[in-house]
Amino acid sequence: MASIRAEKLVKRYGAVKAVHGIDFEIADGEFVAILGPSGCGKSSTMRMIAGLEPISEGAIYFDGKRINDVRARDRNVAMSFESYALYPTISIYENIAFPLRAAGMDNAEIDRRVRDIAGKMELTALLSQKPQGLSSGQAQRVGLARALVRKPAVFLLDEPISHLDTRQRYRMRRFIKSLHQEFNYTMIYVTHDQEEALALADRVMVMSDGEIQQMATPDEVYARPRNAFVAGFVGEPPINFVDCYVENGTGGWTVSFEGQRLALPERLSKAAERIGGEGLAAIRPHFLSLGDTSPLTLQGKVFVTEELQDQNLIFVDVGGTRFTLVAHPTVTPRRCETVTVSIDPEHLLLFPRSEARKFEDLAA
Ligand SMILES: Nc1ncnc2c1ncn2[C@@H]1O[C@H](COP(=O)(O)OP(=O)(O)OP(=O)(O)O)[C@@H](O)[C@H]1O
Repeated sequence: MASIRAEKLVKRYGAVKAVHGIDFEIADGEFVAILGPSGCGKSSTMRMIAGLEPISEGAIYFDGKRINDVRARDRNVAMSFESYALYPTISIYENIAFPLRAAGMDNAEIDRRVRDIAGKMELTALLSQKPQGLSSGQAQRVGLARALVRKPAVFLLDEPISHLDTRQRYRMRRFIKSLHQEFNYTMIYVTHDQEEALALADRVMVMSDGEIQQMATPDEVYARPRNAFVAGFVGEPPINFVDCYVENGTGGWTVSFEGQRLALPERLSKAAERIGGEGLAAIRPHFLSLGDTSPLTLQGKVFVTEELQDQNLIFVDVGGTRFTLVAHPTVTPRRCETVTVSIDPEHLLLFPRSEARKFEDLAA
């Protein structure tokens, strides 16, 4: 396994700047997900680590050793893609053994390693079969087994399960997570699916527009997003944003929106100081509830509900701003019913209004 460090990493394709001089460190054995919308530079970053794309500027280090000029095949990096090109004419066993034979390993060691990884990937019963007839999930597991059998220093996965159906995706997620827990590979997982990133990774690198917006644990990016983009991109259903005004009164900082004013908790006084004026308040749908249960309440009208068996999504119009609430399945207000929405002030977030404009196009 290896640690990875990137320093002022830039990727250009002619006039297109895909990665804008990013810095990051990944510890030996860490599982990092690179998360962001299409075109944000995730794959370019991964391909530079793998050696599949030249680095335009900056440097990448494995265990402190600069690898800019090390050829892809000498980096000991395994990569798994969405498509898993298996060799159709040879058995699953030989497909998995392929990289070991290419490296000239002796037969006994090959056999030991192939059977070991096949056991872990629940492929033992399939070893003598040819790839034809495998389900897409099985084929993906063979692809992963073949990538992992040579014990890479770094394991890169680029949207490896996005093409699978929901059930297979959950299954593969479990496999990937247990592989990491068992072998402690240094793993980088590229995805545009925030749920996948948060479920799998030790830390998530959220990118947009060729820049790292935040690199932190799943809990941190969810609860303490560094900016409005991270707040809006992470979390399902998406966070609620509302224009607000932040000011310092006699009793301390307050925030007002939709005709309501709230004394801000101490936790937000630094953000309030930074914003001082027009801001953007944000609150996750899980921290809104129906009824009068908090010092900050809004009156609104229900315009639609979605009943999802384990939870209900309630959409409320408050003076033209639409809020999403997540409620218990027994909470079923009628359409057009006037309701009181309570906001848990402990979970309120504040951002500068300028961030709304900056990230508008990306969030669309
Ligand atoms: N080979 C290339 N030639 C020219 N431009 C490219 C090339 N590869 C990527 N780009 C551009 O670089 C930017 C970043 O692309 P990249 O594939 O790294 O993003 P991504 O976040 O992985 O997107 P996706 O999720 O759609 O794969 C995009 O604007 C893309 O069009």
